[in-house]
Amino acid sequence: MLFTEHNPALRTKPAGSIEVICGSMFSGKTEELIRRLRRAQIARLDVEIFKPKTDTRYDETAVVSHDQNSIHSTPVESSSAILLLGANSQVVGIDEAQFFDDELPEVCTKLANKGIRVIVAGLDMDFLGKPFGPMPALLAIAEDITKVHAICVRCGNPASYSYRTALSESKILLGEKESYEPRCRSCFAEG
Ligand SMILES: Nc1ncnc2c1ncn2[C@@H]1O[C@H](COP(=O)(O)OP(=O)(O)O)[C@@H](O)[C@H]1O
Ligand SMILES: Cc1cn([C@H]2C[C@H](O)[C@@H](COP(=O)(O)O)O2)c(=O)[nH]c1=O
Ligand SMILES: [Zn+2]
Repeated sequence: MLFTEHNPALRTKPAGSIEVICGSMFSGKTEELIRRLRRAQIARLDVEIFKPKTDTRYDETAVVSHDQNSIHSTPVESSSAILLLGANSQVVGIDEAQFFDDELPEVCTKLANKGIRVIVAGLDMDFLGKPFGPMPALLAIAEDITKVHAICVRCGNPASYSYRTALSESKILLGEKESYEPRCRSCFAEG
């Protein structure tokens, strides 16, 4: 009997999968997402990249890192649009996943089941340290999870939390260094 796991040449189906890149703000999620997507483009794979329409922080269309590294993307209003627009590609990238609706995990599952490599980046926790939007469900169904860390601006230890310095209490508040700082557990708890 021939086992395809030992002989990749015999595999006929593309292996779809879900990868999640998570962590605090400034931890390098977008950079890591862009790195993986660029490599897929170099491999001449058909790549589609999406972000929520509401995320206009650096650019209307591009996915942009805090260091101004960028890649073209399609802003969409809901996760159902990702299913429609991404279904014929080989690799789908999604940034700022925490802002999407609760259907995003189901959308990613459908795409992965079609053989598509789905790479999702997002904040695992909000400014209160609570799980953010569809991220916990995405982490549960992912084949591969990468948790990246920023540097705590208070003490220099690895940071997993996004501390909000702005006064707003609303869950969604777009911003960067003027409103947030990455902190380690202990500095986050000090408030
Ligand atoms: N406190 C910090 N810790 C780590 N990186 C920081 C910090 N402040 C600024 N940066 C910059 O942010 C970059 C990461 O940006 P980005 O990939 O957009 O992060 P994320 O998407 O996780 O918010 C780092 O490469 C670094 O240059
Ligand atoms: C913690 C937290 C963050 N946000 C916003 C702030 C930024 O616009 C994005 C995160 O971007 P990054 O690429 O991870 O730096 O999310 C928010 O709206 N609510 C929060 O609690
Ligand atoms: Zn600290």
